[in-house]
Amino acid sequence: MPVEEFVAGWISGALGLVLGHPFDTVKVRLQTQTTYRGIVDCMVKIYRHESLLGFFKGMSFPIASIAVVNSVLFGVYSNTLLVLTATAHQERRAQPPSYTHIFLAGCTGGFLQAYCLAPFDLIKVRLQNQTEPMAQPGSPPPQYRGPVHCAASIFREEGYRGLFRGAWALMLRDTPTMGVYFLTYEGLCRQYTPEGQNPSSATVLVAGGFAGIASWVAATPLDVIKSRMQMDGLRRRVYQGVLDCMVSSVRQEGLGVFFRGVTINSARAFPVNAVTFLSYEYLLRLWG
Ligand SMILES: CN(C)C(=N)NCCC[C@H](N)C(=O)O
Repeated sequence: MPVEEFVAGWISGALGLVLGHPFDTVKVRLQTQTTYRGIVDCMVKIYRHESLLGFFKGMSFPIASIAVVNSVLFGVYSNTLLVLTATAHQERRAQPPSYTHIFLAGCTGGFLQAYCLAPFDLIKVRLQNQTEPMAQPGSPPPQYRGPVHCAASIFREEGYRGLFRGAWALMLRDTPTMGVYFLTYEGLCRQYTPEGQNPSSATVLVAGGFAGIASWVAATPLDVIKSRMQMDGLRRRVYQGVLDCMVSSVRQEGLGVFFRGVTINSARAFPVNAVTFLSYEYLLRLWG
């Protein structure tokens, strides 16, 4: 099994993650708390109460976990294509796989990465939702002192299954939308690249950016539900399951609830995924 795709996926994911984390914190707050009037209000409040560091809450764990998560996504995607089409990464420009195969490989990568991502994403969301300023002498400590403390507390209070809270919604979010992700990327690259050649850096940046936006627009409704399920159970359980969370969210906040955070998600998605795909392609060509 070729391993370069796993390593390239890890490095490119880490670069994208650092760039996108501040946007991600604003998105999670907007989706799960009702105290903010919009993106700007949320940013100003985070900056005032928690300083610049507030935007980077919960980032250390995803950085560590991206090694697993992104390498699984890109590695499984590429190796599924290898199984489906019998072509390795280097041969795919000359013998392009069909869009159906690309979509199926993307869905497979998304499904498996969701399983690895679930506990890490839960911890990230719980930490991002702590609004206390970081480590101020004399002020009461936040509920979770850091990622390890957060994981240990969830495990102690909610058991092993507690670490997978929201995992169903995450899988439903990621399986089809990762298909959309790779489909958009490949489609745009082919559109703007002469047959048989490698796409230029500009094409990769634009195709990667739009792949990120397309997949996140499609993913936002289930992203909202996923974040709510992950925050559920902190004090008492509110939702019976994914469907119940959807129904009660719509009842209380209308259909617009499914698009909470879509603007910030898209603004984050473009640079993050442009950089992710550019570094991924670059590394594979370097090693190829
Ligand atoms: C849930 N969806 C739609 C996605 N994860 N889409 C792919 C983007 C992956 C990238 N690491 C990012 O965080 O934007």
